[in-house]
Amino acid sequence: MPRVLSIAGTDPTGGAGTAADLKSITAAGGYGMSVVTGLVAQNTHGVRDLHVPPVKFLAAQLHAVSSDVTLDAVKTGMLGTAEIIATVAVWLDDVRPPILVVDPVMIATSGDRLLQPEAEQAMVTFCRRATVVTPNIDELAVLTGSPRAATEDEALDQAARWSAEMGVAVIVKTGHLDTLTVTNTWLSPDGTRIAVPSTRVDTTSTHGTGCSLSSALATRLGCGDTPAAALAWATDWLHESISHGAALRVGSGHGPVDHGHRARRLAAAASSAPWITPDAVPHLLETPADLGTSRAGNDGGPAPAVASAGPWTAALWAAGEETTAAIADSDFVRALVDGSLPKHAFGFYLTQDALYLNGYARALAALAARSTDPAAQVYWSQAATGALTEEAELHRGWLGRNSEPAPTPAPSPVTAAYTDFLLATALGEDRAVGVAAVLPCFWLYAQVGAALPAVPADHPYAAWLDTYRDPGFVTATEQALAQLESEMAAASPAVRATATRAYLTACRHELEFFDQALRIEPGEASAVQGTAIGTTRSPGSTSPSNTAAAQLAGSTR
Ligand SMILES: Nc1ncnc2c1ncn2[C@@H]1O[C@H](COP(=O)(O)OP(=O)(O)O)[C@@H](O)[C@H]1O
Ligand SMILES: Cc1ncc(COP(=O)(O)O)c(N)n1
Repeated sequence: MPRVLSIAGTDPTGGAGTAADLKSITAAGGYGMSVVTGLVAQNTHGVRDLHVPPVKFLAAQLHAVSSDVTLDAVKTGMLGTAEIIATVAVWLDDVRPPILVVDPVMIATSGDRLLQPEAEQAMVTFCRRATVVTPNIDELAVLTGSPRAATEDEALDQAARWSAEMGVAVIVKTGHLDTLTVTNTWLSPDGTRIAVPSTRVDTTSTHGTGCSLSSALATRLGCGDTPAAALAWATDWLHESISHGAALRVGSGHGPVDHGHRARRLAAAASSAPWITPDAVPHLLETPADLGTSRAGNDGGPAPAVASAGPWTAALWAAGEETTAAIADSDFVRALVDGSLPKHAFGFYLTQDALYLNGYARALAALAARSTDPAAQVYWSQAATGALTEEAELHRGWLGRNSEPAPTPAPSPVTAAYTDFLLATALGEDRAVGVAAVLPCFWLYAQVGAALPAVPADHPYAAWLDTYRDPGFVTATEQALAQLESEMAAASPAVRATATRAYLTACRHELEFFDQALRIEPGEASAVQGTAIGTTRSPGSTSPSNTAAAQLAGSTR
């Protein structure tokens, strides 16, 4: 765990400065420490007063830390005066931490000065010590002695010249430009560039974003991440933090970001609480009404996009509607739709989808083997074939864009749990239970597809979103629903109860399957898939759909 020191000013509302730094270092996986340069009476509206203790006291703080603690990374924020800059510089030249991220804080979001104008030149010289400098667009202009860049290209030109001249890496951040995409580009003095784009969040909760980015970056670099991995991690985490900042309801000006959102999301995902409580489904189901869901899905919850096939499937929909709503509302679906889903997460999702389809095909084939009704035999066999065709299509069209032979990808715990559950249920339980288990993949997927808005052609996932819109998939889902309706009607009350549990369990597996892509780190994702993933299909691939049943449509209509 890297030991990371922030040298910065304070913000009593906790959004910027030392408070933001410590929260960010913790979030990024480091042990955070804090040396205070100045006390700032500020809130989400702006700075009211500033108190700078004598630099002798600053030096005392710095030495108290470095005489006791080995530092793996240091980040500097508000330095305020030329005297402070000189004091920190002397200390740095003595201690020489392996990583130094300099956020050359000059003017707050509110427009208040946090660096005396006469200290600007001292800040420029100070930057020579940095591993990387993280100016915003206005600070870049001051550092490089140029007019404020109006475009990303202008900012990149300014930074490239400055980086080569100074011999330090610099990150160009386009947060302050009027662009739809906010890109963080790491420029090295040798001219190499690493660009990490993210979608712009429409929010006023951007207080302390610069502090947070630089602290997270210092921490990830201190962990040993490459610049590319560290920047990807920090940008991605900050995007989530900014997206959920407004919900904190802190202050009425430029509010802070939610530094802890990712950690809370991951902690919730790691809960081992059972998905289905013992009293959720009665042991015997004589009638659909015994499920206690007589409202049949039209009582506030989302109505099914593909209508239920009768009273049993209507009652099941109502029983599972909380999970169905959670999928529609999931961060994964939202990020896929607004285009902010990181590429590594999308690639991971596709790889797992291909693995899933293979397991799903085997479960469908098991249902075919266990069916005696000729129409059901044909239906499940074709569904199995459809899933295998889709798996092949994923490999050929989406996953096969790299000419390097890819190592066999490994199923994630979530994918393995889902496919193992489907196979065990389809093979080992009554047939009705197996049919109930495979239904959510049809029904909930169709539900997501029906709710998708139209996206512009230049949307990063436009081609993939199109795969959800296949009308044939609706037909296949209707047939799966008809199968389950008749299986439930014919089953015993005890088997119906087991089938209901299987349906609810599979609904929950669907939610986990979608959400798992947001639980993978960029480095972990590439280790799993070992191949470059396209966001568009390769030429030569024709099928527009990704799921088992979509292929089925053509053959069953
Ligand atoms: N509206 C936004 N949407 C998405 N990301 C943002 C937004 N505003 C800031 N960021 C992220 O925060 C980082 C720092 O923001 P920026 O405004 O450039 O810095 P500063 O706080 O130093 O002025 C950006 O590089 C970007 O990653
Ligand atoms: C102590 C301190 N350091 C840095 C900032 C800049 O943060 P922002 O530009 O997001 O207001 C700030 N407001 N206060």
